[in-house]
Amino acid sequence: MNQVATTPKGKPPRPSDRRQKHKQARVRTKGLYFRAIRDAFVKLSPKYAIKNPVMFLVWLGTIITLAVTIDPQLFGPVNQKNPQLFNGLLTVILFFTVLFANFAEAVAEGRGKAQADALRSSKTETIAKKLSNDGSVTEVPSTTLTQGDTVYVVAGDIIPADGEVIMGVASVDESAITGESAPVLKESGSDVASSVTGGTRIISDELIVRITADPGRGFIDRMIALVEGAERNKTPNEVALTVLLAVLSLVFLFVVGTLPAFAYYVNSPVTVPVLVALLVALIPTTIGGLLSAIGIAGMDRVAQFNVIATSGRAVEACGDVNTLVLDKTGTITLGNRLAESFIPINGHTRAEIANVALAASIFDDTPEGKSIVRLAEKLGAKFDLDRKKAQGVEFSAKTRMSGTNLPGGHEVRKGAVGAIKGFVRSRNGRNTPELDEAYEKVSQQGGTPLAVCLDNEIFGVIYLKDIVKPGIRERFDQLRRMGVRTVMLTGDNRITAAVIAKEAGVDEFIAEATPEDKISVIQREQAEGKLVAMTGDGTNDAPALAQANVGVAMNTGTQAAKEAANMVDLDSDPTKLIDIVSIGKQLLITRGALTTFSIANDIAKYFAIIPVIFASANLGSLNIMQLTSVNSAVLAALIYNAIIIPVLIPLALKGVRFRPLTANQLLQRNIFIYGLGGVIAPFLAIKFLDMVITAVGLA
Ligand SMILES: Nc1ncnc2c1ncn2[C@@H]1O[C@H](COP(=O)(O)OP(=O)(O)OP(=O)(O)O)[C@@H](O)[C@H]1O
Ligand SMILES: [K+]
Ligand SMILES: [Mg+2]
Repeated sequence: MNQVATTPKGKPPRPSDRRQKHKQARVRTKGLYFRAIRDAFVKLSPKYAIKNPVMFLVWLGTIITLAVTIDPQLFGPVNQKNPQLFNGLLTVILFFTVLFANFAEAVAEGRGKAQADALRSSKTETIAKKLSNDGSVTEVPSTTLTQGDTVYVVAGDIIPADGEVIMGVASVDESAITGESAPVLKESGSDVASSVTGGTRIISDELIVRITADPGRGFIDRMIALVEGAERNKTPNEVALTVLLAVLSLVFLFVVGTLPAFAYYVNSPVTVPVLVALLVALIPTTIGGLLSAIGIAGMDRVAQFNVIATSGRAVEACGDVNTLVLDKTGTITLGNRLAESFIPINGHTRAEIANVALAASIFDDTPEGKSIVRLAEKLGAKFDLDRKKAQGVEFSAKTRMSGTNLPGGHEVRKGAVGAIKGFVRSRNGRNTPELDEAYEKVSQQGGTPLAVCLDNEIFGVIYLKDIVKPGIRERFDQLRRMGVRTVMLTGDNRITAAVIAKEAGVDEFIAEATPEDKISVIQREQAEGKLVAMTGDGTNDAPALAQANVGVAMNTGTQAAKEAANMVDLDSDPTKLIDIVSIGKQLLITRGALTTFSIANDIAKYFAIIPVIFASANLGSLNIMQLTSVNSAVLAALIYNAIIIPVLIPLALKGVRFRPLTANQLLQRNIFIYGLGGVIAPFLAIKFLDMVITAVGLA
C-alpha cells in the first residue's frame, strides 16, 4: 500500500457530491416522516411545549377554545348562532398549528436520529485483549476499559475504545465512522496517524493501543449524542431571538387584552374565542414554529458534509466568521509535496547531493522525507553505513530541519534554506550566492526549497514540488464577496509564500511562521473584534484551534487537536472549512429571512382582521378586503397562519438560496423579498380562504 497516499496531506480533495452520496446511503430516510408525525404528538407534552413560549401560548389558546366549544356560555352569555361550530373549528385549527410546529422540529431531528441508530448498531460490545504490566493478556469486555489501559488488537478485531497507537503499524477500516471504505494506515509516533477510534476494525497487522477514553465517553458515543440532538443547547442567537419573540407575544397579549374595553366602548363586543384567535394571528407563530428546525437543519447540513460539530453554537459562529486562517501545504496547495529534483551547487555533482540528501532522510518518516529517499535511490544513491550506528534527527516546525547524525561526529541536515544557513554558519561554513540563486529558482515556481548540507558544507537544494489546488481562487473570491478575509500561514519561506499567495488569491500571508505565530495571528484578529476560523491537524495546532472561534480538526489529527476544536472533519479535507463557513452564513440568513417574513405576515393579518371585528361600529369602511364576516375572516386568517408553517418547512430545512454577498447587501435583499412577500401573501391567502369558507357555508 502506498503510504504517502494515506496521509492527510496526500489525500486529494473529494468532490462534495461524492461525500453527499455515501452519507445518504448510510441514513435510512424511509420512515422518517412517519416517525416525525409520531414525535409531533409526543412534543405536545407540556414538558417540551414550554420550551417554545410562542407555541405554548397557542397551545393554551387551544385549551381555552376547546373549553368554549364544550360550554359556549363559559365566559358569559353569547348571542351567536351555532357558536359550537365556530369554536370547534377554531380549536382544530389551533391544535394543528401546534402540531405543525412540532412536526417541523421532528422532521429536522429525524435525519440525525436515523444516523444515531446507524452509529449505535456499529457499537457492538467486543472482547478486548488487555495487556498487564507484566505483558500478560487478559480478555475483558470493551466496556470495562478505562483511560490509560493498554490493549492489543490484531487483524480482524474491532478496536475496543478510542486510543493512541503506541506500537505497530496497521491498516484500519474506519467506514463505521467516516463511511469511507478505503483503509487508513495507523502507526505509532506519527503526529497525524496515531489516533484510533473505538468501533473501527483493524484489517491487517497488529497494534498496541493506549486507551484515551472512559466507557461511554468515546468518539462514537459523542457523535451519537450530537447527531441525535441530545446535547443540543440553543445557541446565544437563538436564545436572544426566542426571548424577543416571547416579549413580542407578551406585547400582543396586552394589546388583545385591552381590546374588549375598546370594543365595548364602540359597542362592538368581541367574544373570547375571537380574542384568542386574534392573539394567535398576531404573535410570531411562523418563526416560532420553525426556529428550532432551522438550527437543527444547519447542524445537519454540516453533518451532510461529513463534519461533526460539537454544538449548534459552532455552526452558527461560522456564519459570523470574518477571517479564515489557513495553512498553505495541503490546504491551499495539493500538499503531496514530493521531491522533484536535486539542484547541486558549489561545484558538487548531482550524485553527491543525492547521496547526502538520502543520508539526511533515511529516518525521516514525513511524506517529504520518503519522497526524497525515493528520488535519491532512483538516481542511484546508496546509504552504505550501518543504520544502527546512525541517529535520526526528527523534523520539527521550530527548527525547520531534519537529518541524521552519522558515526564519527558527522552531521547531515536538510531543511528550510534559512535554517540550514544558520546551521552551517554556526559551524564556520560559508554561504554562497549560488545557494540563493537555486533557492530563488525553486521558490519562484511556488515550490519548497530544502537546502542540504554535510557538516558545514552546503551541497545544493532539493526542489519539493507543490501546486495550488484547482478552483481555490474562485472560492477565495466567493469568500471575499461574503466579507470573509483569508490569511495564509506557512512555515515556508517568503518567496514561495508570496508566489502561492498571489496564485491562490489570499488577502494576506505570513511566511516563516512558527506554531506560536498561528496563535498570535488569531489573537491579533480577535483583538480587532473579528471572528476567526481555522483548520489544523497536529498536536501543535491544538492551542490555535482552541483559540479560534471556529476550529476544525482533521479526523486523522491527534486526539488533542480533536478535543480542542469545535468541529471534526471526518474526511480530513482542510478546504471544507470554506463550505462550513457558507453553511453557517446560510443558517443565519435563513433565520433572518423567515423572521422578517413571519413578522410582516402578522402585521398584515392584523390589518385584515381588525376592520372586520369592528365592522358593526360603523368602521366597516376600513374593511377594504371585503371579508364576509368576523367568523370567516378569523377562520381564514388562522388557517393561513397554520398552513404557512408546513409550507415553509422545506425552506427552513434546506435554507434560503445562498448568494455570496456581504451581510449588508443580503439584509437589504432579504428585507425586500421576505418583507414585501410577507405583507402581500397573507392578504391574498386570507381573501381566498374567506371566499372558500363562505362558499362551503362554514361561517
Ligand atoms: N521533512 C522535512 N525535513 C526538513 N525540513 C522540512 C521538512 N518538512 C518541511 N521542512 C521545512 O520546514 C518548513 C516548515 O514546514 P511545516 O510543515 O512546519 O510548515 P507549516 O508551518 O505547516 O506550513 P505549511 O503547512 O503551510 O507549509 C518547510 O517550509 C520546509 O522548508
Ligand atoms: K401568527
Ligand atoms: Mg503544515
